[in-house]
Amino acid sequence: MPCHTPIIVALDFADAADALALADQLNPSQCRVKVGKELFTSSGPAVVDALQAKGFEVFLDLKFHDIPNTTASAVRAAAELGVWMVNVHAGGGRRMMEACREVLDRRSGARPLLTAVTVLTSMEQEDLQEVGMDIEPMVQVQRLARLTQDCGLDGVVCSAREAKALRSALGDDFLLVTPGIRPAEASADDQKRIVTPRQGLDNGSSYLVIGRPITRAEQPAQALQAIIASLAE
Ligand SMILES: O=c1ccn([C@@H]2O[C@H](COP(=O)(O)O)[C@@H](O)[C@H]2O)c(=O)[nH]1
Repeated sequence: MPCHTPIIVALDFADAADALALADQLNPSQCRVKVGKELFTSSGPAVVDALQAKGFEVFLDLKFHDIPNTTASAVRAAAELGVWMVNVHAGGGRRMMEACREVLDRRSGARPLLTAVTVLTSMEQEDLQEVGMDIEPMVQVQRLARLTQDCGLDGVVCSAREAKALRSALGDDFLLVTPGIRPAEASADDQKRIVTPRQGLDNGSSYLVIGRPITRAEQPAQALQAIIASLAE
């Protein structure tokens, strides 16, 4: 059954058993799921297969960032897993992103959506400065999003704080995948550029990536329902 909400639940767990137990409390018509570095490193492609067998569309969030040949080969391997979305770091540059898009263009069957991370939602201006980037997150995100669109990718990962500006600059067809989503009363944890689910949608986000506010809730299914309800308020 296709998913009817923009929510992607980040399954950041140490092993497949915990991730699959959480997934069993969710309904694939109400959310997609995200497999990131921790879960994929511990459990590998088998956990992706298991989630897909349960009916979930899977965002493989490994944020590839390497030379063009290596990154494109990794994207091809992700496509072979049948995932719904895969991503790279836009900071890998034009030749890297174009190589990834080309490897997917050459595929005959279904291909995953390909997105690029702009500036991590855990970073603010001081963090950028410390790594030699004397620039506001918003400006750097806009720069990398324009480059990503120019390279023919499907969209970017950014904060929903930047979504309004990106939506008006880059149009309605470009995907804005936004982590750093926090219901009003929730802890920010290590996130810096946070936005509520409803505000994210109002700003033009295509997908809301939400982890701990759902997965660490006492009742994850209820937490998801409350967020879905908040989108309609
Ligand atoms: O800029 C980014 C890119 C990816 N993420 C990932 O999203 C989830 C967010 O989880 P929360 O528990 O809701 O904070 C997590 O898997 C990150 O790796 C991101 O947060 N920011």
